Amino acid sequence: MHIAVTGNIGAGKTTLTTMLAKHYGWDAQFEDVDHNPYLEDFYADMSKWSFALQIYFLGSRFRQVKEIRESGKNIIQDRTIYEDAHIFAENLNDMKLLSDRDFNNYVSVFGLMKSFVSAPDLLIYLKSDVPNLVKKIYKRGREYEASISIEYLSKLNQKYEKWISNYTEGKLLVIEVDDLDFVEKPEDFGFILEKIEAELNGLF
Ligand SMILES: Nc1ncnc2c1ncn2[C@@H]1O[C@H](COP(=O)(O)OP(=O)(O)O)[C@@H](O)[C@H]1O
Ligand SMILES: Nc1ncnc2c1ncn2[C@H]1C[C@H](O)[C@@H](COP(=O)(O)O)O1
Repeated sequence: MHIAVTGNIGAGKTTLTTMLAKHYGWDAQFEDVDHNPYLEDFYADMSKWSFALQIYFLGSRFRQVKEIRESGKNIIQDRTIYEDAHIFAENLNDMKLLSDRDFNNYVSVFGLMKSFVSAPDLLIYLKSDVPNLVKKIYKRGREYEASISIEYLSKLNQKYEKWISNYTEGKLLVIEVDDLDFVEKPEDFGFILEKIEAELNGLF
């Protein structure tokens, strides 16, 4: 079984992925953040590094897709390849931080990869508003993310809403996380587990 957790920067994907993997004994796949050779440079100069970063994330995410297909294990994945293309790359192009020429090149490579990608059995969308995202990004404290603007997060949130409202590839569970503290409150984590189990009824 393949479950994926999706959502904007700071929504709680890594935290929830870690907790679910531990709870169910699933293998977890995380984003390539700490050893990412472009991320810090990207936040310092988005226009200069956007194409290199997108190609890097695309390659790293495709490697995960391949592993999921080949492993036969129950896997929970922190963010999907769809988000790189439909949220981040598209938004950078909208904001003129990724040129049309580079974006078209990217879309053509993504199009080839997409035929090898299977949708997760369940996509869990962590929905959060911008002020709460800002608080959690601050709480996490990655220095290079201090430059993330409200405008950037808002535009990403708009892209997420549009993408999720058109998502038909598989089962979808939307969780509004702003009033939940699944880190400190076991009852909030329990609420999420109940929702997941209701969606996966029969697959467990
Ligand atoms: N529901 C929540 N309640 C309280 N703190 C949270 C919640 N979700 C995430 N956090 C905290 O917010 C920060 C960002 O979460 P993280 O899982 O890294 O987000 P993401 O992977 O979506 O970017 C972390 O410090 C985490 O402990
Ligand atoms: N495709 C991407 N383009 C730009 N930035 C990206 C992409 N995928 C992830 N990121 C960034 C956003 C955060 O700064 C880190 C980690 O993501 P997170 O949502 O905090 O797990 O990478």
